[in-house]
Amino acid sequence: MSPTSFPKSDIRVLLLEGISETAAGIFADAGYSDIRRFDKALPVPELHRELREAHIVGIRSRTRLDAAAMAEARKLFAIGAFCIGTNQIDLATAKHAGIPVFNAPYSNTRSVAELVIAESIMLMRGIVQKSAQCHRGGWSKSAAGSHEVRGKTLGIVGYGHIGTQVGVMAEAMGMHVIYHDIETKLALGNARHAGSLDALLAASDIVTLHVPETPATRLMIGEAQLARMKPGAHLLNASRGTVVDIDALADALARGHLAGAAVDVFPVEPEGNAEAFASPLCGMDNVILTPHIGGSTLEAQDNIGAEVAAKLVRYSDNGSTLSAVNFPEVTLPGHQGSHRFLHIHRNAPGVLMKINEVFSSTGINIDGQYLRTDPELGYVVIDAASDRDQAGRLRERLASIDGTLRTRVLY
Ligand SMILES: NC(=O)C1=CN([C@@H]2O[C@H](COP(=O)(O)OP(=O)(O)OC[C@H]3O[C@@H](n4cnc5c(N)ncnc54)[C@H](O)[C@@H]3O)[C@@H](O)[C@H]2O)C=CC1
Ligand SMILES: O=C(O)CCC(=O)C(=O)O
Repeated sequence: MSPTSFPKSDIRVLLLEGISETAAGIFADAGYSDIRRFDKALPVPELHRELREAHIVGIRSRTRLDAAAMAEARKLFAIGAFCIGTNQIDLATAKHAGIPVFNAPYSNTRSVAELVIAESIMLMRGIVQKSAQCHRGGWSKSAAGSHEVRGKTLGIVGYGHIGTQVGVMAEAMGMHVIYHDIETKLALGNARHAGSLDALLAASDIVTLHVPETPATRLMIGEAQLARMKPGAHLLNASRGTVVDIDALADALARGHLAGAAVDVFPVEPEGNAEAFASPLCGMDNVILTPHIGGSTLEAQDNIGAEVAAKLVRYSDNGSTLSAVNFPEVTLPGHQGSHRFLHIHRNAPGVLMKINEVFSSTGINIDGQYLRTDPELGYVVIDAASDRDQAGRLRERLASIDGTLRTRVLY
C-alpha cells in the first residue's frame, strides 16, 4: 500500500447509486477506510452536502455532476463513472478543476448486447402483446405477424463496443447486419456499412441504437427518420433517451407504421425506484419498456465495480490517469525511494520551466519526469528524493505557480 499526500484514512470515498460491493472491497484492500455508500442517487441538497467532504466520488447514470455540484466539491480529486456513459458529468468543468474522470468502457457491453438480442426475438414474434393478452385472460394462438429473426436485416446505429457485439451475436442467428457510424469502422463478420443513416433505416427490419449522447445524436431519430423505416419494422433504444423523439415514436407506433419497439432509456427518467414512471409509450402492448437496466446484470455490475475502483485507487496511489475520459493520459511506474509530485496546470507557455526551476533552485535531483498535455491542460509528474518536510515545502512552491490547478504529493 503506497502512502498518499495525507493518510488514506483521511481520504473520503463516496459511492452512490448502489455501486457493487466489489468496489468497496477494492478500496478497503488498498487501505481506504472512510467509505460512504448509498444505494440510490441522492437528492441535490444531500448530494452537495456529501460532495463537500468527498475526495473520490463514484456514481452511475442518475447522479448529475454538473458545475453546481462540482463547485461544492472542493476536496474532490477524482470521479468514477461506474458505467459506460459519462454524459451525466460536466467533463469540461471537472477537467478545468484538475479532476480526472474514469469509467468502465466495456464491463456492461455484453449485458446490453444480450438484452438487445433477446428483445429483437421477442418483438419479431409479438411475444409482449401475446403475453399481455394471456395475462388478461386472452388466447391468441396465431402465427400472424410472427417472424423468425433468421434472414432478417438488423440495422445498427453506432457500431462501437455494444453495436459490434450485437452484430456478432445477430449474425450467429442468421441475421443480415448493416451499420451506420460517423467513424470508419472495421466490419466484423459479414456486416456491411449501410452507406448512410437513411439507407440503414429504409433497409432494416429492426433498427437498434448504440450511440452516445452528444449534440449530434440528440433527437437523431425523429418523425422524418421514423417515416423512412420500413412499415412493420421495430426500433430498439438502449442508448440514451435524448436520441429518440419519444412523441414521434409513440405516434409511429399508434399509427401502426412501426410494429413494435423496445425502450430502455427515456428523455426523463425517475430519480429513484420510489418515483412514478410516465411516458407516452406506457400502455402500448407492442412496446417493451425497461427501467434503464441494459447494463444491470450482477456480472456487469461486479466487473464495473472492480474496474473503476481499481482505476481510482491507481490514480490516488500512483497518479496514473490511464483511460481517463477527460484528461491527458499518463501511465506511471512505481516510485519507490522517491516522492512523487503531481502537478496539474492550465497549458500555458512557461509553466513547465517554472516547475523545473522549483527543483533546480533547491538542488534536488529529479529521478523521473512524465508529462502529457492537451491544448487546455498539462499534467506533470515528477519523482524526486526529498525528505517529508522538504516535499511539503516543494509542494507549496509548486502550488503557487501561476496556472496551477491542483498539486498532490505521494509519499
Ligand atoms: N442502457 C444501458 O444501460 C446502457 C447504455 N449505454 C449507452 O450506449 C452507448 C454506446 O455504448 P458503447 O457502444 O460502449 O460506446 P462506443 O463509444 O463504443 O460506441 C459508440 C459508437 O457510436 C458512434 N457514434 C457517435 N456519434 C455518432 C453519430 N452521430 N452517428 C452515428 N454514430 C455515432 C461512435 O463513433 C462509436 O462507434 C453509451 O454511450 C451509453 O450512452 C451503455 C451501457 C449501458
Ligand atoms: O448502470 C447504470 O446506471 C447506467 C448504465 C449506462 O447507461 C451506461 O453504462 O452508460
